[in-house]
Amino acid sequence: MEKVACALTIAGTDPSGGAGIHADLKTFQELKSYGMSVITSVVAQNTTGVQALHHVPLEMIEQQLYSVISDMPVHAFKTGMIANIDMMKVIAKKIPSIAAPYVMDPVMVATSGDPLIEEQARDFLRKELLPLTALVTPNIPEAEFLIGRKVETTDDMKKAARSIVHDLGAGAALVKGGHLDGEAVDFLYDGTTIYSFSAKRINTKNTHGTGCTYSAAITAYLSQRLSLYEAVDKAKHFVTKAIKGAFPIGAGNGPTNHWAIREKGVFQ
Ligand SMILES: Nc1ncnc2c1ncn2[C@@H]1O[C@H](COP(=O)(O)OP(=O)(O)O)[C@@H](O)[C@H]1O
Ligand SMILES: Cc1ncc(COP(=O)(O)O)c(N)n1
Repeated sequence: MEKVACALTIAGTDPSGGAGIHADLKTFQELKSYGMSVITSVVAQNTTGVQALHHVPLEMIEQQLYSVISDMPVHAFKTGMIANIDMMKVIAKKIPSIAAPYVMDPVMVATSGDPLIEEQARDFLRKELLPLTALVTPNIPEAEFLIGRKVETTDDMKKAARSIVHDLGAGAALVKGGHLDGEAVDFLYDGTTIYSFSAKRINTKNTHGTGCTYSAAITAYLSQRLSLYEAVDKAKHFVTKAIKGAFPIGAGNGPTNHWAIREKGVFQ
C-alpha cells in the first residue's frame, strides 16, 4: 500500500480563510500531506481583525484529540492558538502519546494586534509546552516575550534562538524576522548550529496568516520525513511565494495563501 504523510494542526479557526486551522489545512493539502485538525477556539475574524471568540469546551478538545490519535497516524503536528491554561493542560497531557515532531507556533496576537491568548497563559506556554517541542517558531514580539529581552537586530535574533533552546528547553528555535526592516531573514538554531533563511522583503500589507502558513509548511515537510533544515528551507520558499502571490482581498491585511490559485489560473 502507498504511504501517505499525515499532519495534524491543533489551533483556532478563521472563517475568512487566511489564518489558523484554515491556513494550516490549505497548506498541508497544497504540499501533499494528509491534513487533520483539532479546533481549540472558534474565532470570528477577518482581514481587519478579531470580532469575537468562542472557546471549545475542554472535554471536546480532549475528545477531538482522542478521535484523531486513536485512529489515525500522525507523522508531524503543530499547535497554533491555544487560548488559556486549561486548554494547554489538556493538550500537554496528550502530546507525549503522539510519537511525532511537534512544531509550536507560539501565537499570541493576530496580525491586526488583537489578543488571541490570555495573558496568564503565556507563561504556561513558555514553561510547560515549550520543552515538549521539536521546533518553536516565534516572530520578534513572541521571541521578546519568551526570553524577556528586546530583539532589535539580527544578532539579537540569533541570541534569542540560542536562549530559547538552551534556557527554555525548546528542541529547536526559528526566530522570524518579518517584523524587522530590510531582508526578511529568519534564524534557525537546532542546538548546535545557526542557519539563516533569507528572502527579499515584499512590499505588501497582505500578511494575514504568514506565521500559520509557514509553520504548517514546516509541519507538512516534517511529516514527509525531511530533516529540520530541509523542512524550514522549503517552507521559507513556500511562504515567500504565498506572500508574493497574495490577493488584495478584504479591507485589512489580505490573506497570504492564494498563490497556488494564482499559478493555476483559477481567478478572475
Ligand atoms: N513583507 C515580507 N516579505 C517577505 N517575507 C516576509 C514579509 N513579512 C514576513 N515575511 C516572512 O514571513 C514569515 C513569517 O514571519 P513573521 O511575519 O515574522 O511571522 P508572524 O506571521 O508570525 O508575525 C517569515 O519567513 C518572514 O521572514
Ligand atoms: C486562529 C488564529 N490563529 C493564528 C492567527 C495568527 O495569524 P498570523 O499567521 O497572521 O500570525 C490568527 N489570526 N488566528
